[in-house]
Amino acid sequence: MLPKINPTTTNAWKALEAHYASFQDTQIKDLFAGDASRFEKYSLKFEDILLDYSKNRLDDKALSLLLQLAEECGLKEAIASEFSGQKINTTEDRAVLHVALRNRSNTPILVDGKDVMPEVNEVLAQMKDFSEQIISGNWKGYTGKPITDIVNIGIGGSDLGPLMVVEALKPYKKEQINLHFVSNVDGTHIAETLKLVNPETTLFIVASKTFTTQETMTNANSAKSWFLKAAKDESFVKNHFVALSTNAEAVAAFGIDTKNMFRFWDWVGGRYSVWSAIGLSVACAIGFNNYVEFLEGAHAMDNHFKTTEFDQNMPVILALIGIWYNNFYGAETEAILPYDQYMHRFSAYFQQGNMESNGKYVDRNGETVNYQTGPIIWGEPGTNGQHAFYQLIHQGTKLIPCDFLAPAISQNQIGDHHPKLLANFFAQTEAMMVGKSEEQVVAELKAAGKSEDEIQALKNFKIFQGNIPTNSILFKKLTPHTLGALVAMYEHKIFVQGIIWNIYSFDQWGVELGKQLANNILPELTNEEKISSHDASTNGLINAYKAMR
Ligand SMILES: O=P(O)(O)OC[C@H]1O[C@@](O)(CO)[C@@H](O)[C@@H]1O
Repeated sequence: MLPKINPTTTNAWKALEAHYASFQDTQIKDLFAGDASRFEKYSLKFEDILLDYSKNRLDDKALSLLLQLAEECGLKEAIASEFSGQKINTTEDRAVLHVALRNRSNTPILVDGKDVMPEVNEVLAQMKDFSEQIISGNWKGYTGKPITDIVNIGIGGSDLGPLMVVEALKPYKKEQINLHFVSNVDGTHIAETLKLVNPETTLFIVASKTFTTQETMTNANSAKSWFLKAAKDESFVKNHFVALSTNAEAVAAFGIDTKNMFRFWDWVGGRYSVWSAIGLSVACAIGFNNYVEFLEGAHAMDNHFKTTEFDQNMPVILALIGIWYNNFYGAETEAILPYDQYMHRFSAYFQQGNMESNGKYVDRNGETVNYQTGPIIWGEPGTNGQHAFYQLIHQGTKLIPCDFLAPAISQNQIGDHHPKLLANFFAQTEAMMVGKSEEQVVAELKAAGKSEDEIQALKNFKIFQGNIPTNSILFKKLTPHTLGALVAMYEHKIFVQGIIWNIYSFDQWGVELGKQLANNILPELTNEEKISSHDASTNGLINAYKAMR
C-alpha cells in the first residue's frame, strides 16, 4: 500500500516554509555569481540526455530539504510498490504497471501472484506480426489491395499517445503507410478524415480500453457504416477493422472478430497506454523494431528511476523542483516548450498525463487537501511560442516555470535552420534568467538617440525583471529510444509528485460527471419539448439551440 502522509506535516515541509521565507526573493543570477560550479552541480546526464536544472530558484539548502521531503513522504517504498505490481490504484483496486509493458529485461512482475510478462510478450508478438503484415502489404483489403491508410479511432490516452509518438518519430515512418487520427465526437473529425481515404485500402484501428467511450464508439460506427456502403458485405469488416481493448465482449458485440483484437489489461491506465496495444498504430507507422526501441528507451529510464539515488535521479529532481514552485512559490502552471517541430503534440500529451493524474483535491485518506496539487500543463513548440505567449512569461505578473527541450542534432539538416533554433533555445532561458536592467535599457535608448524625456517615458516598459526559472533538457537526437526515455521521465515525475501530494494519481473519477450529464441531455436535444429540467442557463441554452435548428 502507499504511505498516507500529509506532506505539510513533515519536518521537511516546515523547514522549506522557513527557508522560503528568507530565500524567496533570491535572484538566480546571483546564485551563479556565488558558485562557479553551479552548472556542473545542478546538471544530470542520462544516456544522451542532459538535464540542466541550474537556472532555477534553488540553492543547496532548498534542494536538500526537498530531497528530505521525498524521503519523509515514503517515496522509496512507493516506487517499490509500483514496480512490484501492488494495487496502488486503490480506488479502482488495480495495479499500475505500464512499466511492465516495456519491461524488456523480462524480469517477472506479478499481479495477484501471476507473472504478467508472458501475456505482455504474447501481445507484443501479435503486434509484431500484424504490423509486419501491414507494412509488407501482405494484409489485404476486401478487393485484394494492400493497406495504405490507417485511421486510429480513439480519444484521450487512446489517441494522444499514438498521435504524439507518430508525429515525433515521423522521420522513421514507412512511406507506404499514411496515418490518420480521429478522436473528437464532432462529426467534422471523421468526415474530414474519410474524405482522404479509400475503403478498399484503409484499416480502422478502434482504440479503447473500455470500448464504451461515447466518442470512440460513435466514430467507429460511422466508420463502419461508411466502409459497408462501399464494401456491402459485413464479412469484409475483418479485413479493415481491428480493436485495441481490455473488453473482448464489447469488441465482439461491435462486430470485430476477437482474433483481430489486441488486448491489454486493467492495470494499464489510459494515459499510460501508448506502451500497450494502444501503440499498434505506432508499430505500423515506424515498424515494430523502432517501436521496441521506444520501449527500450522507457525501460532504461525506468531502471534509472528505480535504482538511482534521489539527488541524481532525473524524474525525482524534476518533481521536487515542480513542488517547490507549485507549493511554495505559488506557481499554478508549468510550460513544456519543445524546440522541435516533431514534438508539437508533446505538451498536449502531458496535459492529460499530468492533469488527469494529479488534478485531485482529495488525499489518500479521503480528506480534502489543504495545499495545492497538480499544476496546469501547457505549451507549444519553440520558436512559435516566442511569437505567441512569451510576452507574458517574460513581463507578465505570473510565475511560469518552463521546461525547454531540444535535440542537438536535427532530423532535417537544412541550411542554418537548426543553429537558429538552438540559438533561440539557449537565448530564451538566458533571457528569462538574467532579464534586462534599467541601466541596460537606458543605455540602449541613449544609443538609439532618444531624448531624456523619451527615455523616462519608455524605460520601465522595456525592463525585464528576469529570475524566471527554467529547466533545459538537451538530448542528442529525437530517436525512438530517446523519446521513450523522455516520456518515461515525465511519467515518473508525475508519479513522484502524486506520492508527495498524498493523492491517488491513477484514477480519473473527475471525467465521469460531464459524461453522465451529457447522456441526460442528449435525448432532450431531439425531442420537441421545451426543456425545464436544468438550471435556467442550461435550459435557456438548450431551448435557444432548439429554436435555432
Ligand atoms: O480508452 P478509453 O476507454 O476509450 O478511454 C479514453 C479516455 O477517456 C478517459 O477520459 C477516461 O474515461 C481517459 O482517461 C481515457 O484515456
